Amino acid sequence: MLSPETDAGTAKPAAAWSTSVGLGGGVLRSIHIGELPLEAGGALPSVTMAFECWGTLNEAGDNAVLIQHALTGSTHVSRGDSEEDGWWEGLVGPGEVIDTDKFFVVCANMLGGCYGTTGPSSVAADGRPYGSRFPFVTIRDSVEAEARLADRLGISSWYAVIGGSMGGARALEWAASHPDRVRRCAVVASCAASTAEQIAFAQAQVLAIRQDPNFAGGDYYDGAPPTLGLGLARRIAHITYRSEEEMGGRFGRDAQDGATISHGRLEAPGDSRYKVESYLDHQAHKLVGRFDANSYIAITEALMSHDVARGRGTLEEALAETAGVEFVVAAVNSDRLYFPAQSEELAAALPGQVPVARIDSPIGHDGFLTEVAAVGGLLKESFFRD
Ligand SMILES: CC(=O)SCCNC(=O)CCNC(=O)[C@H](O)C(C)(C)COP(=O)(O)OP(=O)(O)OC[C@H]1O[C@@H](n2cnc3c(N)ncnc32)[C@H](O)[C@@H]1OP(=O)(O)O
Ligand SMILES: N[C@@H](CCO)C(=O)O
Repeated sequence: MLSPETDAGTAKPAAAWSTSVGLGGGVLRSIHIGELPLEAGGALPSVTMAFECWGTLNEAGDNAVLIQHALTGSTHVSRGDSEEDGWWEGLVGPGEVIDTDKFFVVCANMLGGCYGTTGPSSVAADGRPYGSRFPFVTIRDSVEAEARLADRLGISSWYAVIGGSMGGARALEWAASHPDRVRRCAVVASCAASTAEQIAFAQAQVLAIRQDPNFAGGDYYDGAPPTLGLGLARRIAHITYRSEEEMGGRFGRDAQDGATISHGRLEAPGDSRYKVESYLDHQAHKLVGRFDANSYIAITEALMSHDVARGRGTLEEALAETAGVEFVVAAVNSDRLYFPAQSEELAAALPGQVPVARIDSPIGHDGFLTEVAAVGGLLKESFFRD
């Protein structure tokens, strides 16, 4: 355990943290936030929040920026002193758009995740992983856990909370739940509430995992994990993350690995595949190697439940308290999972009716991750003007 005073690079957390090496080689910090009551009832008895941070928190505790990761993202937004690029590399750092000479930047792992924050693979009080005993958690629960983390770090209010996709849902929920603690909020490629179609795509993914024979009701940690189900879930998801145009242009009907297309069908020796099949197999393989299936379910179900207006009246009523928050709402023009119309709906319901910025990308939903320069340009024009 390092005392905050001896841990260079940040300042004045009210609680000590422990450190370990995170994904990508970054310094992953962990703080216990105690018991967390849950929106759906019950509580998680002992929650640890894991995060990476860059820059230094000022004395007033008001120069902090929270960046929220997407579904399978990690805390590794930026390379910093580590060995691997972050998922928004170039946005955060000395002299970058979010200048760490001025701002203290935090990215926390979502509640239920598998990158350090308490989730289904964490060890429960009896010394065994939670597995099937991990409770249903919501986006709102994660935000409450993040608010506790902010308290422990001495962050009175965020200069900005920024996120894409599920990260955008968490950013929006922060503004609605704690409007007095969020001065600026960027919601990118996201929405006010998950739609029927988003829930439907998610259900197919969750069922793919649950029906894997290795799933064992979620208690698979002492056996083989449900890799086939998780891989299938990633394939379904990844198709929704990319556009038809991108897949067509990139792969067409081409065959992978020397197979031939004859009379319009694949005629191949052995296990040859269409190129797009090979690509999806690769995406599945990559995720299976870095993600826990129970966490995938927990976070997916949290996102299915996302509805910023739940229990708060109409969408306009739910957002009324955010009048003092400066918003950026942005959509990827080719997004067929979080349609730009959903960003329009959200923006129209915000007090002050914010215009929707467009990220021009042929890629589809994942454009919020691949078009880093466009996201950076938007943030520079809005929240981070010199
Ligand atoms: C280990 C970690 O970094 S985890 C934490 C970071 N992850 C996150 O934050 C999650 C969000 N990130 C993502 O979802 C992705 O990284 C994205 C959207 C940003 C980019 O997606 P990518 O998969 O890198 O890009 P893309 O769609 O171009 O795929 C490239 C990969 O497909 C492979 N590929 C391309 N065509 C084919 C094919 N025909 N057959 C097989 N593989 C193929 C490439 O070799 C490349 O493999 P690699 O990633 O192992 O080098
Ligand atoms: N590719 C991203 C998209 C989710 O919005 C992820 O895996 O987190």
